[in-house]
Amino acid sequence: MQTIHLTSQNMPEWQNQFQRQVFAIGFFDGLHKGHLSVIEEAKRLAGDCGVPTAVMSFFPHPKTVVGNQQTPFHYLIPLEEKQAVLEELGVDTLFLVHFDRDIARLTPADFVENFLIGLNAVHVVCGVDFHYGSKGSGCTDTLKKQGEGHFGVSFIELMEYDGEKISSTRIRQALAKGNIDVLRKLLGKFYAVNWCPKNGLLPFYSLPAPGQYEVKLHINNEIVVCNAQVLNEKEARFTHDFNRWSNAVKIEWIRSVESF
Ligand SMILES: Cc1cc2nc3c(=O)[nH]c(=O)nc-3n(C[C@H](O)[C@H](O)[C@H](O)COP(=O)(O)O)c2cc1C
Ligand SMILES: Nc1ncnc2c1ncn2[C@@H]1O[C@H](COP(=O)(O)OP(=O)(O)OP(=O)(O)O)[C@@H](O)[C@H]1O
Repeated sequence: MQTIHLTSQNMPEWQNQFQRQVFAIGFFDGLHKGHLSVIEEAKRLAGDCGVPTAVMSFFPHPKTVVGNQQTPFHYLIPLEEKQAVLEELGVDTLFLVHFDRDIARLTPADFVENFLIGLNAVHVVCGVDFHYGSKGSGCTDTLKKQGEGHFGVSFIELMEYDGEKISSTRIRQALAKGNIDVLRKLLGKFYAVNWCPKNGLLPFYSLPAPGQYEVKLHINNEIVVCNAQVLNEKEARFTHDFNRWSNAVKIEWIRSVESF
């Protein structure tokens, strides 16, 4: 999978450089089950048309650029993990739009013209709640109209768990409450972070709320189950000593435990 870093400045150079491709579009933090349904549909359509699958995502998160930026934003996964998962899913190209104030100011029509038609989108897939363009004023209706004569659109019904939409925000809220059980339902797998024995939690991951948890450590090719005590947003202690290990350790969060 190739990653193309787009900015409002370099965009003109990338226009008309690509063959027809199907896009899945959105931020996709955490790549939960709802996100996967969008990307899988894009892949299926791309396969039918015999063209590559592209994902268009943004960085940093729009909420860190526009609006109230007083509270820190808790990302679920860093870019490298997003890339690794998308590659595994068989995505051909990740277009990563550097989200800044210039991009935030683009009208929905300008965004579609430059970033979707300009990159030769033949079809665009997103959830029914997708918004884009200045103040998030573009929606599925405008996307359909603005793409007419250029690309088709598919809007994916929102995947729910327990009667509520699966979303990155819901995952962040569950993490903040230490509600590990629901995370697995939303993600379709255990919630995981990467941890460096020397420096602790790697950037762009978030720990669950302070408390005690059972965790699965992936150290090299070995799996060790132990307990973790989360002390605060950055610090945690583990009952298994992996400090001699120099590489990052993947930590899966299995369940809350009373105490240890
Ligand atoms: C060109 C463009 C401009 C945007 N401007 C704003 C904005 O002014 N305010 C805002 O809250 N979100 C803005 N967004 C963010 C979108 O509302 C939305 O969060 C983003 O496209 C990711 O979509 P998703 O959250 O459905 O994945 C903009 C997005 C795009 C693509
Ligand atoms: N539960 C869902 N079912 C189907 N599609 C979804 C679901 N959640 C998000 N999408 C779609 O996936 C793409 C990426 O969405 P986005 O990054 O906004 O996810 P989100 O989980 O809703 O995030 P947030 O909670 O931060 O708004 C968008 O096209 C969005 O419409």
